[in-house]
Amino acid sequence: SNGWGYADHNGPEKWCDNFPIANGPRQSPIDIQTSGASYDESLKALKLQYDPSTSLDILNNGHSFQVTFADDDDSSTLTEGPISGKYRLKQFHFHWGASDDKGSEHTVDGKCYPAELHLVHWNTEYPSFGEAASKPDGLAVVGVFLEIGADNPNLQKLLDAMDAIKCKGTQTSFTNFDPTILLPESLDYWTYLGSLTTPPLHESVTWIVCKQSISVSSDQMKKFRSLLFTADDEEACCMVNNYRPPQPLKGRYASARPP
Ligand SMILES: C[C@@H](CNC(=O)c1ccc(S(N)(=O)=O)cc1)Cn1ccc2ccccc21
Ligand SMILES: [Zn+2]
Repeated sequence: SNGWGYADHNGPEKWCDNFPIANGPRQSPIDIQTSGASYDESLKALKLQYDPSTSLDILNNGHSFQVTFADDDDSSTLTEGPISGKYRLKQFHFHWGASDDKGSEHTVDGKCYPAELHLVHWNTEYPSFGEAASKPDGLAVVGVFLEIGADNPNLQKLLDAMDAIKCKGTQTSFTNFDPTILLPESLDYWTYLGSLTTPPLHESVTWIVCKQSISVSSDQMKKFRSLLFTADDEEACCMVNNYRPPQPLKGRYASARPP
């Protein structure tokens, strides 16, 4: 098929054919080497202010599932942290594995997590998400690791919506959802300059990866894996392993706020 994906014939090792930036100097994800992380006094605490009335719908886009937000005003924003100015929440989505031993995109000292949440924000310096998506300071993505543990009731609304978005291209209304409930207790983070982790792989992302994970149970992960990469008129292919492996650091390192 002509589109990119995560299979052997169209997966991360092949993306450079159509997107040569795949071998660029600031690609994501990376392995976060905690010993190499440096303290940066100038980093502030993250300020996330989300308005649940901006959540619109949940969509299976054939690569992941995403919840999309109204971004025509400053109702749901990210400020402070490592960024300057104001970024608006556009969507959040996840990446996960076929089993609990893999699935995250970032790793921490080589440790993989079963899944990773990405909250995608765009710089209001630019007129739209599409404009911002290709600018070096255009996007800020907050990453949260999911760790196998107790059932997480805050994921339940997402899991319950999955039956309605099983196939690629399906979507359903998803209103009054406050993504704050998906965040860990501590918003301590690592930050570095990187890229989108899927084509077009624009090097436009200030990454903000939370140090603390949230829990997900093995049973809840099975629900993620019940989604399909494929449309209802195609041979079913389970949506699993939709993650890009860590990319070369090329001289980069993560920074963190001093303790
Ligand atoms: C940027 C692409 C769409 N891709 C993304 O939005 C995206 C966001 C976050 C990640 S990750 N995994 O790094 O967090 C990866 C891809 C196409 N596109 C271009 C303009 C545009 C406008 C609206 C919608 C899509 C648009
Ligand atoms: Zn992502």
